[in-house]
Amino acid sequence: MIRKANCKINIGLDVLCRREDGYHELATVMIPVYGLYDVVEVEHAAQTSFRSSGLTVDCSDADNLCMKAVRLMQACYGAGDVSVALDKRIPFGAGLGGGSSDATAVILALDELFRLKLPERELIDCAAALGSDTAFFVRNTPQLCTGRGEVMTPVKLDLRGLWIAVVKPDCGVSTREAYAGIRPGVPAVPLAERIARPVTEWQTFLKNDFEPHIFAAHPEIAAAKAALLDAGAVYAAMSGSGSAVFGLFDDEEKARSRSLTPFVFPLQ
Ligand SMILES: C[C@@](CO)(OP(=O)(O)O)[C@H](O)COP(=O)(O)OP(=O)(O)OC[C@H]1O[C@@H](n2ccc(N)nc2=O)[C@H](O)[C@@H]1O
Ligand SMILES: Nc1ncnc2c1ncn2[C@@H]1O[C@H](COP(=O)(O)OP(=O)(O)O)[C@@H](O)[C@H]1O
Repeated sequence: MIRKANCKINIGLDVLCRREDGYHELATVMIPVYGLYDVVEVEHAAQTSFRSSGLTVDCSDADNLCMKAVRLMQACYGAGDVSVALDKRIPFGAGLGGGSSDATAVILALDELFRLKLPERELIDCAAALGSDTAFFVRNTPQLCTGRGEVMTPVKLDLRGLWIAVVKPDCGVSTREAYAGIRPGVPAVPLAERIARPVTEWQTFLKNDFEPHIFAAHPEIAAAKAALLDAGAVYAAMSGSGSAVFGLFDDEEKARSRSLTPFVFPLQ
């Protein structure tokens, strides 16, 4: 069985407070970007195995989130042995949630291969055991994500007709590093209200709380965002903890601006 594991972007990201368990409470809207994806192939096998192609992920095969997902499904639901082949295309250390998407793709594949028919609640809990933005990919539609990121409320966003350009500067940012430098705070107007404003007003009313300290440490990320705005983006921001930035454009040509080397896709 072959699954496309697409990436996500964060539109607005408020880090509200640090919790006793070391995680942070946040409010962020995540949307899927279907055009940029990894390919995950999962098949029944005599022995569990993993191989990968494409980008080389900076961790061992045993630590790959695909394998963590297999072990979890075997331990919790008695799923059998499988071979997993990952074709890695989504840049990592980018805030695009590629590893999380791969993990959830494997969970969904095993649910189907072993006819587990797990209810959505259980799939979400299972995914959330492997990360904070893994649960999002169970739904894979625009969601307001709260808690540590795993509590989801569907959001109505009509982004049809817009194009997205995703730019990945050469540097990477680890999620842990990004949270370590954060200064949490509760905004006067909740994100759920601000996101309802027209896209043309998002640049004024939305923020990503990781940007100030990550931009200070990595000026090339700030420059990439500025280039997207210069190219005519109606809205541009860093995605999650970075280092990828994205711009939303009302025109494909602007999104493909020569000063950038972006991945460009229509939004559905
Ligand atoms: C920042 C966000 C925004 O969507 O995504 P990315 O930009 O990494 O894709 C998420 O909060 C990342 O989620 P995820 O990448 O799944 O993080 P996890 O593996 O659960 O946690 C990695 C580390 O980040 C910190 N962490 C994560 C989530 C959270 N709400 N508070 C935290 O403090 C913790 O130090 C944790 O040990
Ligand atoms: N299948 C995978 N794809 C990407 N990263 C993975 C994967 N499995 C484990 N990882 C680890 O998770 C880290 C974060 O990856 P990823 O989720 O792609 O980035 P981000 O947190 O920036 O969205 C990687 O640097 C890597 O060490």
